[in-house]
Amino acid sequence: MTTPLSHTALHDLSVQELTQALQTKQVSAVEAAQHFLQRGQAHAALGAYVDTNTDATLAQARAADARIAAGTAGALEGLPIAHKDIFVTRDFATTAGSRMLKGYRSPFDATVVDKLAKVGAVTLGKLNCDEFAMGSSNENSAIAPMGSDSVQPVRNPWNTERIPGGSSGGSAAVVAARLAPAATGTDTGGSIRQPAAFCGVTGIKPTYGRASRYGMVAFASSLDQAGPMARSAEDCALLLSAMCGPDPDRDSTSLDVPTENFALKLNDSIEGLRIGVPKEFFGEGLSADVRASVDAALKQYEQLGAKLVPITLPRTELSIPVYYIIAPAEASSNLSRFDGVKFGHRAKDFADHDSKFPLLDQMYRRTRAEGFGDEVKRRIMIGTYVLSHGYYDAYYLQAQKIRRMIADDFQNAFKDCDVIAGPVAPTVAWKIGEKSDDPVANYLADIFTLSGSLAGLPGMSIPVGFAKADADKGMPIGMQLLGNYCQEARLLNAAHRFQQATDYHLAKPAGF
Ligand SMILES: NC(=O)C[C@H](N)C(=O)O
Repeated sequence: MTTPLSHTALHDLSVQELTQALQTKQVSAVEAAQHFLQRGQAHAALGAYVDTNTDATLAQARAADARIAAGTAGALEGLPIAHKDIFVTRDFATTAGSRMLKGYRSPFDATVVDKLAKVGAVTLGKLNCDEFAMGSSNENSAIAPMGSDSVQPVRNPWNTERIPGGSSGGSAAVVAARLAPAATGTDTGGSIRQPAAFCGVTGIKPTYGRASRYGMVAFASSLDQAGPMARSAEDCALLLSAMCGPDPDRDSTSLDVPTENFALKLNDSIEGLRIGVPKEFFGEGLSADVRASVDAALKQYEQLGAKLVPITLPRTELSIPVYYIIAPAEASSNLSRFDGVKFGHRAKDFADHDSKFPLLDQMYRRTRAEGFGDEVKRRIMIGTYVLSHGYYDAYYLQAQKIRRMIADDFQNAFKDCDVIAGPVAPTVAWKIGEKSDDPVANYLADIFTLSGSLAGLPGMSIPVGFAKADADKGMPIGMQLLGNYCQEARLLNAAHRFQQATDYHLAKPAGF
């Protein structure tokens, strides 16, 4: 097959361009897959991939080429993508970043993986993440990345001394470093939006229930949502269209809303779009660089014809305690399945004849002590505590009530605006190790993403600039766009119009 595209250009193509090149046979799916697999290997030091399977990838690519040749190509036929290691996959190990699941093979593919495969996407491999998606820095993974014998953090392509964000850190890193044109992520309290912001890529968490959770290793089931991460809103729209849709038989919380072609409205005018700017998102603790870039982006929106409307989301601060009660409560329940009997790791030497516990209990205790990392144990303990008799009313029930009030605050705000805009995170990506001994510092960094998650709203992160201060120079900055339920098309439209007028999303980290 002749390949007019040079291979150096291949990884710079957008999803849209690469899909076009594949369909018009300028490049084959096998060539594209090989190219990205080689790049993954060449940049293994980023620590983003935790599993690859060249035979499986190339078999999928050959099947894609056959469908292109037969004229039966799907919408993303031959497009190489990578999946966060929280989605179960038949052809690749699934660990969710945990020792508990090390070496685990699922007998089936997650619905999201399956849906993307059905439109022709080819899986390059699995991407590192915080253990069970609990974290904001990707420092909580217990799995050694490909090409390394030891556990090490995923590195941010813009500065490899820095974290990529989390928990979908591997996903953001591969997209930024052009090791994959796009990747899947999941977002429970910001895990798509925050790493997207920290790595200068675009990500969208759809409305809770739009994408099926079937086959996503469960963390907090009332919050977990899947979404795409890519370089632009246009590319995210192409992926999201394939990922969403009702799945009533397998995910009872999936919304009965038909899937949409999210690319259709990308170019609509945003003249008159009312953008709500919550005053609580611009208070103390917001770095000057983030504030300046978000302010400049808002000005850009005004130039594009949008109107800025001051709004208030008065319970923003409460979203941290509320989330860090509800999410651990659900986690403590979800993670009870990891008992050494049904799934994953089982401790070898657990019998202690001096122990007061029965042998089966000893096995559970040892297995879970060995299998889970510190952050996961911390959350299981908090979750068990807040659900326990005597504390349930004081913590869990109160948190549920405030969660409803947070959702109501958004509905009040949406009376005056169409989308809400603000920072994704108070700062840019921090240095590896800087906050690793301080869980609360990590939790505080989620301040702007948690409320949208608790309300179940769709949210995006788009690149809007780079830090100028010496300490953080050159690190990407993201702006968050939040929409009302099922308004993903509107968010993507607003993001796309911004990206047509700016080039932050096109910037590429040096060395990639
Ligand atoms: N999973 C997420 O959405 C990330 C959030 N920082 C958490 O640790 O829960």
